[in-house]
Amino acid sequence: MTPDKLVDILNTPIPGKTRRPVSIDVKDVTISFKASGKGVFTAVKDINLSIGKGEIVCIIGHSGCGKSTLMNAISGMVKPSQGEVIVDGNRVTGPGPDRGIVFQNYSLLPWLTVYKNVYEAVDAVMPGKSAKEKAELVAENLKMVNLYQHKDKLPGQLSGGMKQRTAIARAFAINPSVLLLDEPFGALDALTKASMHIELLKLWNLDHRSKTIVMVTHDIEEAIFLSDRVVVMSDGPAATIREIVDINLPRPRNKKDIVHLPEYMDVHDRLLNLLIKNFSIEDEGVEYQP
Ligand SMILES: Nc1ncnc2c1ncn2[C@@H]1O[C@H](COP(=O)(O)OP(=O)(O)OP(=O)(O)O)[C@@H](O)[C@H]1O
Repeated sequence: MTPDKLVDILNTPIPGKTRRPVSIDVKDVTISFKASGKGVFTAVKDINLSIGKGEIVCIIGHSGCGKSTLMNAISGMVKPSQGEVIVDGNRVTGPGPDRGIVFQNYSLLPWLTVYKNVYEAVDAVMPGKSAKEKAELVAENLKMVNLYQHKDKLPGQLSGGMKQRTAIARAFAINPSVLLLDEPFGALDALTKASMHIELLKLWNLDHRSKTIVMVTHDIEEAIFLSDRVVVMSDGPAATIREIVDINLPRPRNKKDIVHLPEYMDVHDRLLNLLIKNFSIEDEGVEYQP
């Protein structure tokens, strides 16, 4: 074998594997909950997933298959019944400031203003910073999500999208090495969603793409636009990883342009086929009845 051939082989990514230093290692994780009657309900089973430092990975799958459960195990909010999760070399035993989380249900403190919701998180994670530095950080992140003019409102006075943007500003402000996003843009309109994608990628670029981002989404286009890899889960109970799809589209990606690339169409097709069983309805013989 020629040296050139060997270099080619070494540079070829192995599907489902990563060549970067490992950031998140989910090892043989099974998560079961107490069922309402007797016994247990196993949500996810034997999950193995290695995510490289600075990788963006999206998790997709049908509703109820266990995406949030898996995310909660990485965040430390749920303890695996079997197996373990390692983040940056440390076994996860609970939530920590190294992992910023945005949930689908906002999780803002209702008695604190938008500003205070972000400030309190920054204060807790960065006690060494001066009050001025913390205030600047909060202002910068609220401006990023276009909420600075609403900073004195309470969560109860915000729309769903505004609440979600506050939660996003809070997660970005604490600048964690791992960002865990559970359907963070689900409540946003298409235009705001598109601008949040750009902000997310800007944040990632700002740190020389060293921040690891794991995101749950139902949106195939969003997953392709953002990800290095898309993890497709099988249906539950006892859901596993069905397939990991590599997204080998060049970066920076332009939303308008990438959709015309053959690689985009291939990967979109692959994900649709993995997720959707019926692409049309059988309507033969059905007649219109006024
Ligand atoms: N604390 C819990 N106790 C009992 N069952 C739970 C608990 N949390 C999750 N489950 C169950 O585990 C399964 C997976 O739930 P999970 O929320 O992880 O799904 P999901 O894929 O994130 O769903 P969605 O896309 O609808 O948000 C579901 O059947 C759910 O009812």
